[in-house]
Amino acid sequence: MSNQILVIDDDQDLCRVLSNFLKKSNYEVDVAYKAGEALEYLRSKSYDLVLCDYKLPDMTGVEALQKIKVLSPDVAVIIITGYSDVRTAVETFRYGANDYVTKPLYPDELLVTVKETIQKNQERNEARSGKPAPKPKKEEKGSESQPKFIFGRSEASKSVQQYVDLIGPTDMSVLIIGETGTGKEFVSNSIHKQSNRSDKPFVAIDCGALPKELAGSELFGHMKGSFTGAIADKPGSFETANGGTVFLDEIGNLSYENQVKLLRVIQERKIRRIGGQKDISIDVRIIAATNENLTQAIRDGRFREDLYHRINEFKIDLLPLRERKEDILTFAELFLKHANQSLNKEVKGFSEEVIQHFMNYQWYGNLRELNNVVKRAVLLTKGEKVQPDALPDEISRPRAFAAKDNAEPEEDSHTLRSVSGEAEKQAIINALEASRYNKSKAADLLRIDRKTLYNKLKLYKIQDY
Ligand SMILES: Nc1ncnc2c1ncn2[C@@H]1O[C@H](COP(=O)(O)OP(=O)(O)OP(=O)(O)O)[C@@H](O)[C@H]1O
Repeated sequence: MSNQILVIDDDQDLCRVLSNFLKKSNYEVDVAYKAGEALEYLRSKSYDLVLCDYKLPDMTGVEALQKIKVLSPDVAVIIITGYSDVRTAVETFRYGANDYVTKPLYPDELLVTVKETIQKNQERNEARSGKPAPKPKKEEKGSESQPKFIFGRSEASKSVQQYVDLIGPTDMSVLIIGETGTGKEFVSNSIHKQSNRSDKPFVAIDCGALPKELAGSELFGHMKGSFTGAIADKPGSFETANGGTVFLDEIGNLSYENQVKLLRVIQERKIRRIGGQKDISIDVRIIAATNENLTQAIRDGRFREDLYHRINEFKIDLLPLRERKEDILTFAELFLKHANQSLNKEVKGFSEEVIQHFMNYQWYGNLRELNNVVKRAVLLTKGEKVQPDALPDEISRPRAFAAKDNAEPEEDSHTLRSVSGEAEKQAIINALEASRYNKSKAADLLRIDRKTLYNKLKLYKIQDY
């Protein structure tokens, strides 16, 4: 059966083009122009993927994402965003977005992202529901295929690799701290592979995407009839992962109640399903990740200190890419090879100028952003090397954007200047009406001289009665 996709965007032309294109590629597609409308679809039908614009008329991207995840916790979500919003759109990864694509959309690139996202999400969901992971394909000798993940070559990355080798074989709980897209899941998975649990499940749970109402059941399971919708007994992720590793991404988002239950799993190695009568023994290793400051969360009373110490037997800090610049080119080259493979291209490398731009850019979305930028650049490159014109302006013309950031905001209906202008215009009209269009009196009322009033009448195109 073909995969089901829901497109949410208020740009009707874009929706039509996207829908036609995805249908031609054998997907089944529904379209919603508002988040509210999309939620109606999600209530009645299940989807494999939601393609969601970051700026919707009736909700912010994060709000829409949270609501989507309540109705459909297992669905994959790709955010559609303009490049200028990438810096804020990366926030959505804390709430369970899987990837993003930037406007203007390119069909080939979109198709690769859609395919990869659906596949990766299916694998994750299957691991959570207890299906054995597919055996990795053996790489043929002499094949061009590239490793999917690597450690970088910066000193910081080498230390991370050493830590992984060192603590991998132990049973220690590990806390991984890093910004979005720094590779926390990859590191967590590497630790699991180094352990003697490697032939047992690795179950990744995105606590940021878990709706509060469902988190307990997802993690600890439930018994039939224990709440509306519990139509059958269901094991939680901890039971499914028994013997293996549970990766709790964005652990800071776990509710207080579930923090208490998690503490019990760690201390007593037992869980009880929601509505269940008996304890079930559990043996899992816990690896947690966060991109927020948990010590602050403890101070604010949002995170339990005892739990923090339990999950933090060993801490790994993943630096943002901008603080380990030696890694940028290594990863860019890896992503270039992946992009060549998936887009059927033969781009050989990057021009010197492009490398300079990569080095100077801030990469707030870290490796995820670098991967996406390289993929787009490979698609747009006709020659052997990627040139600056294949990069987003924000990266290739950083000065123009820095200048724009510092400049006065443009006049549109939302700027402060235009709002105060509107208020001034209205005050003048009121004064003119109050003085029965006697300009001297109106100027007196406004406490300005006649000449200024005439200038303002011209400026605001107020009719001269
Ligand atoms: N070591 C790596 N090698 C190659 N690609 C990587 C590596 N780490 C991360 N990536 C790329 O970055 C993307 C995000 O990685 P990952 O999900 O591990 O990061 P994360 O820190 O867990 O992100 P988030 O906080 O958003 O969940 C991956 O899909 C991959 O494209």
